[in-house]
Amino acid sequence: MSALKVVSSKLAAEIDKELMGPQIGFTLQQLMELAGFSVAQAVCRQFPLKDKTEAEKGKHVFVIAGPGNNGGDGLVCARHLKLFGYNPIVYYPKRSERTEFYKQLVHQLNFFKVPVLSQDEENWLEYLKPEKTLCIVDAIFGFSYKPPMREPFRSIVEELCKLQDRIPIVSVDVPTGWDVDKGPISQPAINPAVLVSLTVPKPCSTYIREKHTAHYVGGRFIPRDFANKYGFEPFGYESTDQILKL
Ligand SMILES: NC(=O)C1=CN([C@@H]2O[C@H](COP(=O)(O)OP(=O)(O)OC[C@H]3O[C@@H](n4cnc5c(N)ncnc54)[C@H](OP(=O)(O)O)[C@@H]3O)[C@@H](O)[C@H]2O)[C@@H](O)CC1
Ligand SMILES: [K+]
Repeated sequence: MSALKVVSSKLAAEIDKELMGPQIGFTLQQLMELAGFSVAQAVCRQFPLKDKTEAEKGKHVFVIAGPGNNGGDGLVCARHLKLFGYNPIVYYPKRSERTEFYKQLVHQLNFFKVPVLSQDEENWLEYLKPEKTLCIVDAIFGFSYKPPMREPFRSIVEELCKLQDRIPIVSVDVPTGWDVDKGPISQPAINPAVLVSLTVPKPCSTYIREKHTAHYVGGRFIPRDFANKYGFEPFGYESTDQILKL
C-alpha cells in the first residue's frame, strides 16, 4: 500500500476544475455518469448476483445520497445497479437545489422504477435489515466535507455506524465523516467494507484497514499525460473495466 498513488483534496479539486474547464470541457454530468457507473461496477464485482438464490437477488442495495456531487454519484449508481439486475432503493434526505440536473437524476430514477424515499422519511431504518439488505452505498459526503457534521446527516451516519458490522458499506470516493487528507479524525465516521476512490485515491484512503476494506479505483476518464502532469501514473484498468481493485 506504500506505493499507493494519492492526491490531496486541493489537488483533487484542481483536477476536477481543469477537467471541467474551458480547455478540456467535460461537463459535471459526464464525469458524474462515469463516476456513478464505476461505483455500480464495484458493487457488482464485490457482491456478484451470479449463483445467488432469488431471495438473495431481491435484497436491496440501499443508496444514501448527500446534498452535493458525491450524492449525485450515488443517484447515478442506483440507476446503473437497476440495469445490472440489482434492487436499489434511494434515500436522498436533503435534495440539492443547486442545479436542475439533480432533479433530472431523480426523474430518471422514477423512470427506472427505483424507489426514492421521501425527504422526511422517518422509517428509513426499516429498509436496513441484514436479511433484506445486500449493502449500503455511502454517497453522503466526498472530498468537500468539512467537520463537524450537521443534521440530518449526523443522526443518519450515527445509525449507519451502528449497522456497519452487519451490513457492508460501500463508500464513494471518501468514507463519510473522514477528513479527505487526514482520515477518520472526527466522529461520526463510517468504516466501509469497500471504498471506491474516484479518478485517483485521496490521502484518507491510506487509513483504511487493508484486511477490512476492499479498495477500488474508478472514474476512468483521464489520459496518461494528464495523470503525469498531476504526479501519478494512470491505473492499469483491464479491457472495458471502469474499476480496478487495488
Ligand atoms: N473527478 C472526480 O473525481 C469527480 C468527483 N465527483 C464527486 O464529487 C465529490 C465532491 O463533490 P462536492 O464538491 O459537491 O462535495 P461533497 O463532498 O459532495 O459535499 C458537499 C456538500 O456537503 C455539504 N457539507 C459539507 N460539509 C458538511 C457538514 N459538516 N455537515 C453537513 N453538510 C456538509 C455541503 O453543504 P454546504 O457546506 O455547501 O452547505 C455540500 O452540500 C467527489 O468526492 C466525488 O464523489 C463526481 O461527481 C464528478 C467527478
Ligand atoms: K462518501
